[in-house]
Amino acid sequence: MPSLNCASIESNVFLSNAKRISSAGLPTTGKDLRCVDVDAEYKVMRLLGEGTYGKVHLAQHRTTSTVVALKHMHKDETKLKDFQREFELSYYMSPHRNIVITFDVAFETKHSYCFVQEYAPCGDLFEAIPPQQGLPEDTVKDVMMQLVSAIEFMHSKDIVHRDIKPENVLVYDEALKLVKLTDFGLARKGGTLVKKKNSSIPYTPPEICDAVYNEGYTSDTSTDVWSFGVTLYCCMTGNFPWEKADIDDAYYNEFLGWQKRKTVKIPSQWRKFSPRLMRLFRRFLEVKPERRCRIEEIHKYADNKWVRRRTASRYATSEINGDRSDSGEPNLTKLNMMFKAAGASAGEGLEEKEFREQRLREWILSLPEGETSGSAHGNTLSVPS
Ligand SMILES: Nc1ncnc2c1ncn2[C@@H]1O[C@H](COP(=O)(O)OP(=O)(O)OP(=O)(O)O)[C@@H](O)[C@H]1O
Repeated sequence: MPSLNCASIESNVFLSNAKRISSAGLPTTGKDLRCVDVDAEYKVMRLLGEGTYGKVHLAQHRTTSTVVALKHMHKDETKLKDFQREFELSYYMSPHRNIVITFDVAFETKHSYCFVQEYAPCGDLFEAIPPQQGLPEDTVKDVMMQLVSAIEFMHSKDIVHRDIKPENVLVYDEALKLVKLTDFGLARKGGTLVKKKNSSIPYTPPEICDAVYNEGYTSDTSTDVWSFGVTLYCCMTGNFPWEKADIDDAYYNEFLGWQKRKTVKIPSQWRKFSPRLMRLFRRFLEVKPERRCRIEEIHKYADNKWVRRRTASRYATSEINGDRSDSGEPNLTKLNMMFKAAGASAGEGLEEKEFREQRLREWILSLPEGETSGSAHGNTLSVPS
């Protein structure tokens, strides 16, 4: 095996001398990394995005002119085996129409490991969701069905994604007719013992929120079902349902009361949804993972209306204006979509409160002067204390 010590830069292109599929059904290429001088092989055009562990660049291969996305992971933050796992899983999942294609190309540079993916020209789903408004119902359904197909494919192979969120869904056209799931950095085989390393984010299921740092738990497809449910809520509303699925979170607690049938009162921010969609949320956002439904259950609800016709516009208006619902309840949690980004990973090493405050400060600093509280554009921010 070639040395992984990148003392000298080889100018020849990437690997690919290994057979594509090992006997275990996975590409072996990730183990045969070669050092590559990226600038010699690619014209790097711009930064596409940044995650916790590295950067994604748009680049053009100098020989073939193919435009690709280069995913770099810093060596000081990524173990080689983690890089290999992500590369291999991404490659293994590539045949599905709604999963980003990863090419059989991986290499290392002096400071990073890198693999090559197809370029998604329209950013990610997070950027496509109008804040505090959400996407039209038909568009949400279209996007969700594509995502479900990708997740079903993964689950059929007993792979758990473990990081389903709008930022990890790449967009290929403005109308969202083609979206693809990406970022298999946390993906594991079902039943793998994993440790809680990251802070909880709105997409984290309660059983993982409850775990303490470094506590072990078993990866399970039910995690993806919960995160998918939260993603669906975000797409429908342009808001998060809660900051964290923890009983200390007032918004989660209110939902829990309804979910556990302690009250029939639906929390105000959920009232724009039809009874059928609420039924779906009840099944996806089931607190006990062993009772949560499988992802394919969504097919039973695909032909139903998801938004109550009569109340839809009333809710949309009151949400945008940041006022109160008729019942006098505070309007929904305007956490905004400011947790964008790696969320969990971005918050790694920070206490929840510190992380939240840091994001809040960043958000306030990014506002135009004088716009530090609610406005007609819906920039109201209320973080439950
Ligand atoms: N193939 C691609 N085409 C276009 N943009 C991309 C592509 N891959 C990633 N991006 C952009 O870069 C961002 C970060 O990518 P990615 O999620 O893969 O990084 P990460 O380090 O794994 O992030 P995280 O911190 O969530 O684990 C994405 O949200 C997206 O906006």
